[in-house]
Amino acid sequence: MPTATTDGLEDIVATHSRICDLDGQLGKLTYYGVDIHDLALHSSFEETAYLLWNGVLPTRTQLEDLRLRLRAHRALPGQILELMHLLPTSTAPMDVLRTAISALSAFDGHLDDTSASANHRRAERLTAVMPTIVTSWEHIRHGRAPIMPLSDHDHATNFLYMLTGKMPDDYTAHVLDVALVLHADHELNASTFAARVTAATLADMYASISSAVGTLSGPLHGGANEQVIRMLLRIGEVNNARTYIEGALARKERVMGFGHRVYRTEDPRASHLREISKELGQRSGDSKWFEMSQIVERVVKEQKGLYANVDFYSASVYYMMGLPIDLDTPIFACSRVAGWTAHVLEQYAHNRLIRPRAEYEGPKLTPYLPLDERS
Ligand SMILES: CC(=O)SCCNC(=O)CCNC(=O)[C@H](O)C(C)(C)COP(=O)(O)OP(=O)(O)OC[C@H]1O[C@@H](n2cnc3c(N)ncnc32)[C@H](O)[C@@H]1OP(=O)(O)O
Ligand SMILES: O=C([O-])CC(=O)C(=O)O
Repeated sequence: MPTATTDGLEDIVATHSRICDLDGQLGKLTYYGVDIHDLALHSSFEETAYLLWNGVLPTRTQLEDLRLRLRAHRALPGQILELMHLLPTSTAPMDVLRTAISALSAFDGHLDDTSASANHRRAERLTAVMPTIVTSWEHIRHGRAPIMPLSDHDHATNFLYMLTGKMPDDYTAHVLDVALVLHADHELNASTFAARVTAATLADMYASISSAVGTLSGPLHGGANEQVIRMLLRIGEVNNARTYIEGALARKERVMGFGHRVYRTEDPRASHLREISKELGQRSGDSKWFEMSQIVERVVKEQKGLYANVDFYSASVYYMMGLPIDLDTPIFACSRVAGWTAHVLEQYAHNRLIRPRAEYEGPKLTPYLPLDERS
């Protein structure tokens, strides 16, 4: 029988994992033992994804092979594009992403092959194709033809090219690459847990990643980045920031981009994104969004003791890069898919159904009244 409950499963250790080590007191984060700071400074999204899927950093040849495989799987089946054309143009990009990933299972062709190597290939293919879904939707919803993926160039450059039709400058592509590295995994966060719960029923990779995308979309999780920039836009001017946030806190509103279930100190990823936000402001000659973010951060820290999470500074970074606001969370998904799929592979390799208990708080045994005797 159930023994104890913890709302939101706080601090409950629900599984074993070798992938991501997270120390919320010290603000330390590693993927297979490699520090997130080293990955942010020296790695690339492709290399980080390799690490998450294989448990070790790749050799030069292994990395080049992975890059080639990812490039080869960027294109979407024509039928998925047709399906996307049928959706109302008002459909939220995260809903389109979830729908397209779900539909991709129909084009797998070998769903009966549940071997580890087949699932590893699915992990790579889903990661390769998700930017194509997101950027194609941006064009389709505006009545334009999607831009076909590049057959060369890295993941971040290709994403920006497919979004804009132009080759990004090196710095912009580098910023997106770092952001993708920083978002790639985070232990048993809500969407990864959802993916693992789905995988633990032995549902397939597409079902698991569809669950994860749906879970990431909520504003208490990945959806917070979009809400952060909407808040900054409402604040409008640096001088309004303090009054706006004090008012929001007085009304007991949550300030998006702050707080975390695990961190009790600076999120190590936020440090990098803060620096990038500052640099983007300096480069553009308009530091307004960075300065506003700094004031928001200061007030929330002073009054609530809460730290910025990964969603806070990514919001101003993506905005200054000119990315459409409602693509913020899909971009998060395009990165986190590396972690989700790594966790799904790990779940399949050591599987047991995930099925906790609930402490019953409903009515005691109640007689069944026939319909015409009920008032
Ligand atoms: C990638 C990610 O998912 S990172 C998180 C992204 N989400 C956000 O940024 C949304 C804003 N943040 C939050 O809602 C929360 O901090 C969460 C959901 C991330 C974590 O929440 P929990 O660990 O469940 O903390 P919980 O919701 O119990 O809050 C504890 C207290 O802190 C307060 N609090 C937590 N976060 C915030 C916030 N962002 N703004 C204001 N108050 C907050 C709560 O109101 C609560 O106060 P109370 O005890 O006076 O009622
Ligand atoms: O870990 C969590 O609870 C939220 C998350 O996904 C992250 O911070 O990247």
